[in-house]
Amino acid sequence: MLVDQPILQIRDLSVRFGRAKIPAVNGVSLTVGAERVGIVGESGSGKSTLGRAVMRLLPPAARIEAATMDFEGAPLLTRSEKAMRGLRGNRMALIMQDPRYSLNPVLTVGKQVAEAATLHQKISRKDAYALAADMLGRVRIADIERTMALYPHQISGGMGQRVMIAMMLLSKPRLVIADEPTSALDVSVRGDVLRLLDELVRENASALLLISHDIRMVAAFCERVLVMYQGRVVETLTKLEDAAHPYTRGLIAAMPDPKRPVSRLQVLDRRAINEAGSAL
Ligand SMILES: Nc1ncnc2c1ncn2[C@@H]1O[C@H](COP(=O)(O)OP(=O)(O)OP(=O)(O)O)[C@@H](O)[C@H]1O
Repeated sequence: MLVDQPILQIRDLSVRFGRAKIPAVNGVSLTVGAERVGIVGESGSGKSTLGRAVMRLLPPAARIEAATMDFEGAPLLTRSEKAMRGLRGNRMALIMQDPRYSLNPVLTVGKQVAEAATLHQKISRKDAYALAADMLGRVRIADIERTMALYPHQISGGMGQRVMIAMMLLSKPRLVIADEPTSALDVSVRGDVLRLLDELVRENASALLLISHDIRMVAAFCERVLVMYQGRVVETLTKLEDAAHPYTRGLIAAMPDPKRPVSRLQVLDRRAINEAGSAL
């Protein structure tokens, strides 16, 4: 469901690295309101580049061009680096596969969540720690006091994602880009992290872009799924059964369905995909 003004509006976005002939992202258009949108595709299809282009977190060799790339109604591409720094981790947030790279390695978990609290409201150090403890409780961290004293390398990936989400409960981002947020986690905690992400975006009426190669997981979680192939969106789906493009069907067949045992792993038929692609 779209709100009146879209949170993110992209028209004809292309990203090229150096002198590469084929753009990594090639003419992508996307409008996102307060909803969960999945972006799927095989490795190298341009999913992460798309997410990073929105955050303006690509290396200098990347050339980003777009007819429109607006966040909350204002263009992103013309903003200064300083303005972008003000947006990141604040109005827009990125969750990556290994949260330990996003957290500051020299600060304890407690200190960084408390620091996040002081960034968004004027409160004493003591109150910031109390608020940090509250937020860690909300993301269902069991042993809060002990966890607050640990450094990022001492916590598990699942706990790291919870800590990231706790910080976002404080900053209330309007746009959350989650790039393979559960692929490095134990199967047992994947569902928990997705549920917390869902709570976070619902509570703040934010937009979520969930990037993953796991089309089944994304389709189960998101209202809409964009399928990327060689930098382009080849299909947008609201349910997997509607998949018409052979590439999408290949992706579905390549992901084991937990409800149905697979006897043989399907291989993507490149020729059929390319023929369908040129007919688009
Ligand atoms: N920093 C970079 N410099 C040069 N080329 C890059 C860079 N980052 C990505 N690319 C290229 O852009 C294309 C898209 O890569 P991208 O990482 O966005 O794909 P992806 O779908 O996210 O893949 P994965 O699932 O493996 O993360 C690839 O061809 C990749 O080699």
